Amino acid sequence: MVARFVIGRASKALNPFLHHSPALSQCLPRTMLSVGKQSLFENKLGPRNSRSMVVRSTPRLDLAEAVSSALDADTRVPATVITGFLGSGKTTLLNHILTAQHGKRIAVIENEFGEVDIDSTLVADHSSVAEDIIMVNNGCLCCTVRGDLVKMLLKLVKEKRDKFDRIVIETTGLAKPSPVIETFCSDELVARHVKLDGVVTLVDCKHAMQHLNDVKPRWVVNEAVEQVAYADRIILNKIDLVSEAELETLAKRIRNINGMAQIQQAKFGAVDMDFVLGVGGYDLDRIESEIHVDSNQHAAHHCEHGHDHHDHVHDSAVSSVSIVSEGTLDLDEFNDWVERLVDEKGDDLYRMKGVISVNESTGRYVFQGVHSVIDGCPAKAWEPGEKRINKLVFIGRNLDEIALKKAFKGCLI
Ligand SMILES: Nc1nc2c(ncn2[C@@H]2O[C@H](COP(=O)(O)OP(=O)(O)OP(=O)(O)O)[C@@H](O)[C@H]2O)c(=O)[nH]1
Repeated sequence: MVARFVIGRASKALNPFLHHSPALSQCLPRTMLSVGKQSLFENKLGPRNSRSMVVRSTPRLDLAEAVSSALDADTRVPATVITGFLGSGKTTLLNHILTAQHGKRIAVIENEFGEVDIDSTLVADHSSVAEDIIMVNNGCLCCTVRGDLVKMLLKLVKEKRDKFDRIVIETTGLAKPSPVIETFCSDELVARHVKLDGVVTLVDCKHAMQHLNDVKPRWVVNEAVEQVAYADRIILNKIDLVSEAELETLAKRIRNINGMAQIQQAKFGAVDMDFVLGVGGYDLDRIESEIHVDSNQHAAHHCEHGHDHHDHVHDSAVSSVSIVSEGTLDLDEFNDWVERLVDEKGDDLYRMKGVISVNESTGRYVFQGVHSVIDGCPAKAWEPGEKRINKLVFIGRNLDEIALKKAFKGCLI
């Protein structure tokens, strides 16, 4: 069975995209879009329901080939979003990217908050590649001028596509990442030409704890927490300014907020290019390698005994919940659960990723989502005798750990 599902809420601005998503359909095998028998997904959540749930089928044997050819065919330009609090080292990282020997031509979208364009001068000065294209936007990409981001992306792909291989967007230190991420999904033209490769968050080790702990009035977002929560990669920068003990405490705090992202420590943003470019944070075929639990010890324990794992958080409304559990899930039950979850908690559910074993399938099923946009498809087959370990990670606000675990268990056969 080859299946893909997309869930959306009718009330969401993203919804029109869900029905005609070029971005999602491009990352799926073309064969999926041809035909097939109706599946349980479709029967339960198709036309009878206001949500869209798209499922197509094709013979199982073609799956690996179909997935790989579809991925090969993805010619969209990858875009990296660099975020992080004020002064955390975003421009420093950008300069590192522009001067590193990776052989890629990079178009940069700089987001300056205010009249004076300082960062682009700093960036341009450091750039050694003639083709680097720097575009500057005055204002905050995440709120007032989000439309500008769409315009800039489209201008780049329309007028200069042959001059660059990837796009890097540096947001302002006060930007919320979610509207920027949603731009890649919600604008059909952007989604057709550009794919979000990953969100890289810089953390200033010296000052981050203070910003993360900053108590905001109700309904006011703590940008520092959000920037960590949405990250695919986190760079603990400025490690030269803190002690080992401070670093350890901070890393733990960050891990509690986001148990999904890979973390690297750095001085002056000096990280391997592979860590920040080619992340594939939204690629379904990369999900299995992207899902982590805190330590091998925990993973082994939970794998052996089929318990769940939760990264406990007491001091932040934003946290991660990881579930690692052996077994097979009832597809129908699981689908119902995800639908309910998205319906009730979609706004609070920042990111989720999962590799699951479902009945009626000899292979893994992978899915990933941002709020109520969820994308999934079958993946690698389980080996004969291989333990079927389900791995799910949720990042969000006010996640109910007990309810999530209970609901998950309720889906196990
Ligand atoms: N000591 C130390 N300083 C650093 C490091 N990384 C960056 N800096 C310095 O920190 C300052 C801020 O760095 P930027 O790269 O401009 O930070 P930014 O996130 O782009 O700043 P905004 O655009 O204001 O949000 C600069 O003076 C950098 O040279 C580091 O690892 N250690």
